[in-house]
Amino acid sequence: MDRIRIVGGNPLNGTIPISGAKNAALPLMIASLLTDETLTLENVPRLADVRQLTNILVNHGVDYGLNGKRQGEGLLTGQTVSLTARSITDTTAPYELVSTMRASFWVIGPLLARMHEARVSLPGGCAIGTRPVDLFLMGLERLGAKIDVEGGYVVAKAPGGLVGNRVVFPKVSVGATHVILMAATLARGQTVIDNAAREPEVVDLANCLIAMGARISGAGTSTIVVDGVDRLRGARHRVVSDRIETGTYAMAVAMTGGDVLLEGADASLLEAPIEVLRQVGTEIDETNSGLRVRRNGAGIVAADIVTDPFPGFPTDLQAQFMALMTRARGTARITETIFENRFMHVAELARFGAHISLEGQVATVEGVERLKGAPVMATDLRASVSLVIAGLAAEGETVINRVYHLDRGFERLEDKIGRCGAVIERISG
Ligand SMILES: CC(=O)N[C@H]1[C@@H](OP(=O)(O)OP(=O)(O)OC[C@H]2O[C@@H](n3ccc(=O)[nH]c3=O)[C@H](O)[C@@H]2O)O[C@H](CO)[C@@H](O)[C@@H]1O
Ligand SMILES: C=C(OP(=O)(O)O)C(=O)O
Repeated sequence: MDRIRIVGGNPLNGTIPISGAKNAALPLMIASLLTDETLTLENVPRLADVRQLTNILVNHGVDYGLNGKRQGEGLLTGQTVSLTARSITDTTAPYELVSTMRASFWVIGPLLARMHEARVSLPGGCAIGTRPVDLFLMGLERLGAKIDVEGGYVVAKAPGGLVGNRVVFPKVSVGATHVILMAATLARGQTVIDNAAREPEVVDLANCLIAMGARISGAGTSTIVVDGVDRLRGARHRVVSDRIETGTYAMAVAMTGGDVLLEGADASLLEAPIEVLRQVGTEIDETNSGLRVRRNGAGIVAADIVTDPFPGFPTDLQAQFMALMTRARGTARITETIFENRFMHVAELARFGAHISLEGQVATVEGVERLKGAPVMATDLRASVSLVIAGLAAEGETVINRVYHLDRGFERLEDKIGRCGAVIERISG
């Protein structure tokens, strides 16, 4: 198993190219199941999750093609992926493929819409809470599907095809919004999704579906209206930039000090985190080519955050912000409202000498003067990158174990920050 070794203490200076968003690329790739023509996606990040989803799509009968593109100073980033589901040969998504990644469950929407049946294993993904699928099942039932859960699989059938309806989510769910949105594109009649997720990745999926011929309005608001069509066609679409990767590197610069251009970053996708980063003492400017993030020797001050669905502060940046707060002047309260068990990084950050106490969904971080490098363990995707941020500022050596979590969502992290002056290397095996 690979590990990452960091020797902390260097500021970050230079340019980091921001990749396409994992959380947009995954549903976009799944949307290829909705048409027998080719869907070509540009700017798809090279990540373990993308490879795993490709395996799942191939199992359903999808053909795929790849070609990479050079960007930045010889840094390979982004690939163009062509996906063609001319015919769907298997409507089962098996446990072995689905259990490692939450998003793979989302194939249920397109399979049901196009093939009128699907048998999909209950999903896996980061262990950050119980993560039930009741909202997906409720939404698909509202579109006329009959659902049973048998032997760990959701078996969904709609012999006469899906029929549009009103779907009111009692709680905002990104995944359930993606699935009902995709399913509704091929349903008969109109679907109205109320309390829909407003995340940029939902908007990106809707834009791609519209390019494929879907009739969708309201994506990016809480009410999405979909008028079903008989068929969708192929399209070419560029994956939106990764706001979580952007926010992560912005927090890394806030932590170490320095001056970094986050090339290709889109500030409009992360207004809440940018505002907080400014509040704690980071300078952030929009430029023609991305976001410039700077912090000089003045240090950072503590601030409180509460995670919320978009446009609130993203839960996927909570761990990174906590790492930053470990060295802030003052005390920060960090409240997690999305996932009930997303604090596993607390125990690992303590190994660096951080002072964090936990009570229910609130972590209280008392900033300390210095962190000290330590052996630590990645527990989930965003938790693992919070350990990188702490390691970059800690005195001495940090070794992060179980970096396969990191590889799910960060493209060539050690190259990207190594080029900006961090002492970081991957130890293979
Ligand atoms: C691949 C991907 O895009 N993952 C993102 C997606 O996850 P994901 O789509 O899994 O997250 P959701 O938005 O669905 O989850 C939000 C909350 O709703 C709950 N819930 C969800 C579905 C359901 O049927 N029942 C239910 O109770 C979840 O347990 C959680 O408490 O959005 C999360 C919230 O922004 C992000 O942290 C993840 O990075
Ligand atoms: C939690 C995440 O991913 P997943 O939903 O696939 O577990 C994430 O991207 O931070």
